[in-house]
Amino acid sequence: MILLKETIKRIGELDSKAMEKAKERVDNLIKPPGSLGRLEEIVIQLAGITGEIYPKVDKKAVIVMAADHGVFEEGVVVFPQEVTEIQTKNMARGVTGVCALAKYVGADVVPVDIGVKVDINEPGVINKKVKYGTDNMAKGPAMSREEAIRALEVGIEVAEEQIKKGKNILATGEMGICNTTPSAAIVSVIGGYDPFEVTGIGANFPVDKLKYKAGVVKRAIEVNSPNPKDGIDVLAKVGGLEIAGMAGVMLAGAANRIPVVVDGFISSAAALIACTIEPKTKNFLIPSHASKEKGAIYASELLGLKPMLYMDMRLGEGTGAVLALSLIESATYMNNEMITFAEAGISV
Ligand SMILES: O=C(O)c1ccc[n+]([C@@H]2O[C@H](COP(=O)([O-])O)[C@@H](O)[C@H]2O)c1
Ligand SMILES: Cc1cc2nc[nH]c2cc1C
Repeated sequence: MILLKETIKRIGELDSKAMEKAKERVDNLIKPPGSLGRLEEIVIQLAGITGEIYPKVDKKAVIVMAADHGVFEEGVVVFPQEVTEIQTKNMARGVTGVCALAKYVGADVVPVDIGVKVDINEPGVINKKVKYGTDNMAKGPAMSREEAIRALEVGIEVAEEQIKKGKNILATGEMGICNTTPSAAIVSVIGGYDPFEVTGIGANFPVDKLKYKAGVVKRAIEVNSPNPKDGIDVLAKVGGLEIAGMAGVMLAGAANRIPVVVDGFISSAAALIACTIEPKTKNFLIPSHASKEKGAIYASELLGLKPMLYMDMRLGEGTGAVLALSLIESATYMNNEMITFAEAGISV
């Protein structure tokens, strides 16, 4: 609890002076002001986060939190639960979707076992297991408040380790069969939405059975009555260990003034938890893609984070966040490489 409390305390405001200076530079680059759109906004946000007029995001890591879910026993997925274990190992072997895209983008993949239901003995997977999967949230709390806090702190620890190693931008990713179910519950509770509106197919659950899946989400909320104003309560009652870990990464990024790129639906649910715990966290988050998962648009709206990529993706793992890393880095190249009107001898 001490680490969590201390981390939250360190989260400050964006550096408005650095943002003003960055905006002035970006506006003076040789282009009609505003014409590089979101790239311009990104540089200004990065300046606010880092306090630098020439921010760098060249040391990239995607932290992939892996965990299992007790609500699996309610029959809300089509894939076997063992996929979590197998894919967690595959993250360290470099052969998953996020590994492929991270290789292209030049980002390290950091897989973390925060709650897979079996032991993962794979070199390269960081063992930070808090619990062998959550309990079935349709019958009671997914985990205790203490476990939720511990999982948040695992995320903080892993992020801080990466920051100590010199990473200047982080992305969140996850692997967890069943995790669209707790994510839908989180979005429903925090946003006050009907579970039927925010429950989607996840990893190809049949559309004609979605009512059943949403009913499980509804039951989990009714059984646990989470307090929407208390992010840790929501996390413990209807969340997941990997969701907690990602929320911890976001809090640590904000505390250390390092940008954190949010992946798809599950990462967005984690962002909602982090921002409920400390609303200032939002300023340090950068959205990536619009996940095709049904509830993703609601989560983005709640967060006030406008996606930058519309690629019809819904894999998770950090795939969309990693793609966005390349765009975010390209924004810093715009800032560093372009000349200004004055340098070109044009007076405007
Ligand atoms: O993040 C997303 O946008 C996303 C949307 C749908 C599915 N997923 C991934 O698929 C798994 C969850 O789907 P499910 O059907 O098992 O709940 C989990 O491992 C996620 O990484 C991820
Ligand atoms: C194969 C597979 C890979 C995944 N990666 C993230 N979620 C996943 C779900 C499945 C089923």
